[in-house]
Amino acid sequence: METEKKTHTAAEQMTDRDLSEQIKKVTKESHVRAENTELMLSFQRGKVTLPQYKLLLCSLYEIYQALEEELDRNSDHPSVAPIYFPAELARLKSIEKDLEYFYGQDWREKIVIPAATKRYSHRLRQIGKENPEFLLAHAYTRYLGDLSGGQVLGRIAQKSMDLKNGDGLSFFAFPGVSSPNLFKQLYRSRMNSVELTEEERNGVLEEAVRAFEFNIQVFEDLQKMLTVSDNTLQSSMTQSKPVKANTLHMSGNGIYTSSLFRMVLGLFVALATVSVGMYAL
Ligand code: HEM
Repeated sequence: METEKKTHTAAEQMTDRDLSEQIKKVTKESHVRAENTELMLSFQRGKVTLPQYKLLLCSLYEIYQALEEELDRNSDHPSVAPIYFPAELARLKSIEKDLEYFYGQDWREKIVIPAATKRYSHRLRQIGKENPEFLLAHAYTRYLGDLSGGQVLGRIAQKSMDLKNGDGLSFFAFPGVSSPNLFKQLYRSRMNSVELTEEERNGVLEEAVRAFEFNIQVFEDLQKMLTVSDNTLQSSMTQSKPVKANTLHMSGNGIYTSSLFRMVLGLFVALATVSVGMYAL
């Protein structure tokens, strides 16, 4: 009984100390906030539009390029090696394929990288150089997210934008992962096997919250860009159409009316002068 109790307590302590549990706990609130950004709500409501999705892909390209380059460069680092699964998880090639589908072969010249996305990729490159153990927090946030809610979002995106044969949706497909749930279990156990000092562990947990924050800012920035361009388009449409038409119409008419009036008046004056002259004779 005593032994059972001891084992039980030890198991509980183990669970409490598990990085995978701790990271989930500290990012819980941030996850709710991320889910409730306008962009994510559009996805969940089946209302995601092509401009939203295309811009998101541009941002994801920048983010995964930085994340995967830094993971590759640090693949032998003791905090990275256990969670390094390029064959199963790497997203960059899939995103490139989707970008080519939507933007054409010259997609590299056409893509737009919003400011918040630049800040996120800058942070990834910085920690890749200075604190590679923090890459764990970013890899967790992105890849486990893609293997969780991301799978549902992929199916919704396909329906919302009426995409056929998986075109433009490679980002959501993980051909190297046969069971996302089993893979997530393996990933969590690998995370738990990473040896970290107390300070490093706290740093990783803080970085995970920051990773969610970066994502939230990327979504908000992206949505702002779309709203601004929508408003600009709308206001230029509501202004340019009537104003332009009006201006043209008015000035055209004005010019036409006044010149005709001047011609008639001139003719009248000329006739009057001739008549007066004739009368005088
Ligand atoms: C529409 C938006 C989203 C929905 C509906 C959604 C939904 C979910 C669901 C159902 C899970 C599984 C929870 C579990 O297995 O216990 C999950 C896990 C997760 N999500 Fe999301 N999610 C969304 C957005 C995001 C975003 C934007 C991120 C980060 C960028 C993210 C990161 C994660 C992570 C890291 C996990 C794994 C949690 C863990 O097991 O430790 N999610 N999500």
